[in-house]
Amino acid sequence: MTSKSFETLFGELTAKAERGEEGSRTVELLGLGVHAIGKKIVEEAAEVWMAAEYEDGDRTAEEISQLLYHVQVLMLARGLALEDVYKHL
Ligand SMILES: N=c1c2ncn([C@@H]3O[C@H](COP(=O)(O)OP(=O)(O)OP(=O)(O)O)[C@@H](O)[C@H]3O)c2ncn1[C@@H]1O[C@H](COP(=O)(O)O)[C@@H](O)[C@H]1O
Repeated sequence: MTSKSFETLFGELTAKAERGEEGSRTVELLGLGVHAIGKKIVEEAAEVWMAAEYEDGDRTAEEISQLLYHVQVLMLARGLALEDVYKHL
């Protein structure tokens, strides 16, 4: 099982976006734009909520990972860096 940190994943997605990697879901989503990515975030957020209420911890963690992924894609779509977010934490 692979294990990536938030920072490692963001670096990976940034590189894929920059080279427009063929077959990349990230590149596909970026092509669809902020509106489509935003809808995925709302969908994934609802799945996190439902998993937390009705499923086990591992399923909840899996849904959270998908939410974090889509948030990172939205950051890329808006040209935001990790520091832009971290400064608000
Ligand atoms: N963590 C993720 C990740 N989480 C979720 N997803 C995508 O989100 C989908 C899950 O959402 P859904 O279950 O809603 O899937 P779906 O219903 O088929 O989605 P729709 O096409 O209908 O919108 C998965 O099928 C993936 O396509 C992810 N895609 C990529 N990553 C990470 O991003 C990296 C780069 O991925 P690529 O850009 O595809 O190379 C990967 O190595 C992973 O580490």
